[in-house]
Amino acid sequence: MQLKKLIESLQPYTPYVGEDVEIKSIENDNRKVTEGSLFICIKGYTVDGHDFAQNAYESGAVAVIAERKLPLPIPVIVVKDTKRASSVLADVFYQNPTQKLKLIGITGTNGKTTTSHLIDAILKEAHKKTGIIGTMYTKIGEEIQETKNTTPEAVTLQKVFHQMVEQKVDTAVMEVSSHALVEGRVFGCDYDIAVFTNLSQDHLDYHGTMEEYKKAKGLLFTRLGNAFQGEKPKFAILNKDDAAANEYETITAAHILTYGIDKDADIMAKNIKITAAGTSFDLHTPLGTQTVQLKMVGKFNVYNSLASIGAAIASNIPLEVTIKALEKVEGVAGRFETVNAGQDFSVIVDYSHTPDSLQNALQTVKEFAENKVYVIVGCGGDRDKTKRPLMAKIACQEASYAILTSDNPRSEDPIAILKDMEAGVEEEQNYTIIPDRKEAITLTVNQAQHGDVILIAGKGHETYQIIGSDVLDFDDRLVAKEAIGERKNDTVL
Ligand SMILES: CC(=O)N[C@H]1[C@@H](OP(=O)(O)OP(=O)(O)OC[C@H]2O[C@@H](n3ccc(=O)[nH]c3=O)[C@H](O)[C@@H]2O)O[C@H](CO)[C@@H](O)[C@@H]1O[C@H](C)C(=O)N[C@@H](C)C(=O)N[C@H](CCC(=O)O)C(=O)O
Ligand SMILES: Nc1ncnc2c1ncn2[C@@H]1O[C@H](COP(=O)(O)OP(=O)(O)OP(=O)(O)O)[C@@H](O)[C@H]1O
Repeated sequence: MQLKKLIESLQPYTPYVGEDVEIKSIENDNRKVTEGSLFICIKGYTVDGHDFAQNAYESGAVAVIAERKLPLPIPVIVVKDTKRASSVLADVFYQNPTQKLKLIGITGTNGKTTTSHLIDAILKEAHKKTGIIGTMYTKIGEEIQETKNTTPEAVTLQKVFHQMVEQKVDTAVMEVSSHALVEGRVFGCDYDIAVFTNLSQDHLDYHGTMEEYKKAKGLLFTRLGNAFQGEKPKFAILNKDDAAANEYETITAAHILTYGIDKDADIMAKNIKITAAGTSFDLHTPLGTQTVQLKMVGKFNVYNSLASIGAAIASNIPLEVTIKALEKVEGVAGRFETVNAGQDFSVIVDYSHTPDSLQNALQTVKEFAENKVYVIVGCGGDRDKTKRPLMAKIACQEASYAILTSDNPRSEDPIAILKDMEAGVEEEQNYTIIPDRKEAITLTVNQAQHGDVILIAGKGHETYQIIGSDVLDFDDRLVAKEAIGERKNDTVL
């Protein structure tokens, strides 16, 4: 594609009078630049991409997009915000891939990964080729690519959509983080369906206040545009039981489908029954009423199922196909995943790392625990500090015994993080601090008795622990299995 054509896509457009060159690729990382690349300089949190422009030129870049003039012998186009410009440029460079497939975006504090996998399962049951972009990975058909972010930055994102179009993906399902919405990573995306799961405290280190966090998530619904755009109807699927949905209802011009358990909604679950083996409920939808028997456990998974049913209805998928798919889903890795090594107590690994999700997970466990409930929980370093005391408070209030431990301390001192957590605990409560996560899991497993449940919260599917700048192998599920295998049941916590 020619540079001039690309630049014309930027608004407000200042006529480009420089040399026109052919752009063969578009990159924001100089290490990926090859002959004919357009290099976009992005000011990051750790380094400034402008510092790599000279190297990008030496590696073959034929033009640069920057926020200031740079002394290079190739065209340097100066824009106000290179991050936003990169979204538009990448969308245009890859020939608007999201207009060529159906795109479902899911936002909310909890449930994005689970809901996206449920929607994916439904679409597959309806014989559609799908793509997924989210916290666990990017998946095109059955091919997996690793990801660093829940929502990748724009250049990677549009490249992935382009690959999906080339591989004839019918529908892409993606998690849309509030960070991505604020930073404009998804500026070039044409959504057909936007799903809202819920809003509770998280990421205040980034957004500052809950009001700003709520506004950030709302951007997905304003991005939906009008109810009809060309041939495509646009839908917003909103959780009516969450107050934020009322605001999103007023800012979107799309068709609205609501779901819920408590408040009246288009799609509702009633008569919910939860056991250790699954969850059943009566489903009421505009397409009919039916009993659903999930293998997944917990009221929160009823919400995730309702959200996915909303997306399926908006995608014109017959209800029986949707229910058949949902009833088959065993679960999503690291989300309420059971570790079974023949023991007579339960061990559940769950990705609950927000106060709300921890509370939900513990309340679910309590529905079927026959004896004590232990929770092993920590809080990440270099992330929202305000949730630390809350996490410990909920752990101690809801569980019979809480073990506070490390969870990706990153650059922070694990003991300091645990002290922040401990501030939320009342003195007489039942808890102990074991900074080493492996030791915390092993000692709790040794302590457990028949009918107890151990909830290992926070890391879910993750297979690492970030300590300082080291990324060390660590998988709660494997550590728990090993501990069960070598169990000495004489420990007193
Ligand atoms: C705070 C934040 O959002 N950071 C993101 C950001 O990193 P950064 O600002 O540190 O980038 P940087 O390393 O300074 O680099 C700046 C620029 O220089 C370029 N560069 C850099 C080095 C080099 O040698 N050459 C070079 O060209 C980089 O490609 C980049 O364009 O850009 C990186 C590349 O896109 C992201 O991976 C990184 O996300 C980090 C991992 C992160 O933790 N982000 C969190 C806050 C986040 O976005 N989370 C949300 C939600 C998660 C949830 O829901 O729980 C998400 O969507 O993931
Ligand atoms: N609808 C829900 N409401 C509240 N809690 C939920 C819901 N769905 C899942 N959870 C809890 O949140 C945890 C994370 O779930 P999931 O990975 O689906 O959410 P997410 O929004 O993708 O999280 P993240 O943004 O951190 O990747 C689960 O392990 C479970 O404890």
